[in-house]
This record gives sequence, C-alpha cells and structure tokens, in this order.
Amino acid sequence: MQVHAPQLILASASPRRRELLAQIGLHFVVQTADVDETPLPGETPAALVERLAILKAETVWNTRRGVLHTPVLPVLGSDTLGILNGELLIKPRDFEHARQMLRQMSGQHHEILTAVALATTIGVQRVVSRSVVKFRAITDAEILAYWETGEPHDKAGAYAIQGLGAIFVENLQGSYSGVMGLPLFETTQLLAVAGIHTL
Ligand SMILES: Cc1cn([C@H]2C[C@H](O)[C@@H](COP(=O)(O)OP(=O)(O)OP(=O)(O)O)O2)c(=O)[nH]c1=O
Repeated sequence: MQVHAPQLILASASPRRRELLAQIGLHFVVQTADVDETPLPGETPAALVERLAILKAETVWNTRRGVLHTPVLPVLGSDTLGILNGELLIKPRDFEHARQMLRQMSGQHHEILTAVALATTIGVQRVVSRSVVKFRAITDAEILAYWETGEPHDKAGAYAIQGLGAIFVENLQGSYSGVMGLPLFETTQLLAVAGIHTL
C-alpha cells in the first residue's frame, strides 16, 4: 500500500466532510476543533456560518503552530446550517426539536449555507455555498420513523440528503456536496489558491 504525505489538515469531526475530501483524492489528517457554536446576539445566519468555519480553521491552525514551531499544513474548517423563514435549522437537541424543524420544512423551501475556511501562512480565505432545498410534505408518523433511524440526530436541519433523508428532497438548487457539509467546487477553488490541486 502506498502511503501519501498529507496535503492539509481537516479541522472537523464530521465523517461526511472526511468522505467528501477523500472523494476528490486529497490526502489529509484530521484534527478536531471543539468550538462554541452559540450565535452572537443579533448575528445573521450568514455571518454565523462564516464565523464558525473560520473559528474552526483558526483554532486548529493556532494549536498546530504552537506545538510544532515549524511550517504548518493548510487547515480547512467548515460549518453548515439551514434557514427557514429567518429561523436557524441547526443540529437537533432532541426529538421535539427535530420534529419542530421537520414540520416547518414539510412542503417548503429552505436554504442550506455551508462556509469553508482555509487557514494558511497568508491568512484565512473563506467562501460560502448557498443551496435551496424543497421538501415534499412529511407526515408526523414519517418524522417519528425517520428520527428512530438515528440519521437526523447529528445533522443540521435534522436530515441527511446523502441518506434516507433524500426521500424528502423534491428539488435542489445549488450544491449537493454543500448540503452534505463540504461544497467541493468552492473547496477546490480555495485549495488551488494555496497550491493544492486535485487534478
Ligand atoms: C443538511 C445536512 C447536514 N449534514 C451534516 C453536515 C455536518 O456534519 C452537520 C452540521 O454540523 P456542523 O456543526 O457543520 O459540523 P459537525 O459538528 O458535524 O462537525 P465539525 O463541526 O467538527 O466540522 O450536518 C449532512 O450530513 N447532510 C445534510 O443533508
């Protein structure tokens, strides 16, 4: 088996982000950043998602720099959240919270924002991907059955487009990988600026 030197550090505990980066053939190591994801008073969703992606990337960048005292690999951080009627769709706290979000999303359009930040020696570059997702009508019985699969528990908006949640998605305008947690088009553009190429 050939061992590749890592090209970057992924500052994320999300298995989806790992899968997506691996899908485009990048070699990376994972170092997670445990950051406070609470919105600031009056913070817009777009400002929040961008701030959290930057915070995740910078937190890991600063830790690596402090420990190693040597040139550090670029660090990629990301954050995903949804918006419906101005309200945030985040990871559900419990079944009640998931039910409340999915009931609101039933038969409606919502927006998914994923921000990506790349920390390098020249500073932090970032980009935000926006997608609009239309859900079909969902019954309460379906919400309960879906919750019981476990899939919604750790996903923004309490669903996974890459999983069983796909059955609710009538239409998607935007980035499939962005909804899943890491928009690959935008990510490769950021990486190219840092000299990391996929082809
Ligand atoms: C909408 C949607 C979200 N998600 C996931 C992507 C993210 O992992 C998660 C949103 O939570 P995030 O806080 O963005 O990420 P995370 O806590 O999983 O990982 P980390 O902060 O360490 O990077 O929801 C899906 O997997 N599929 C979907 O369709």
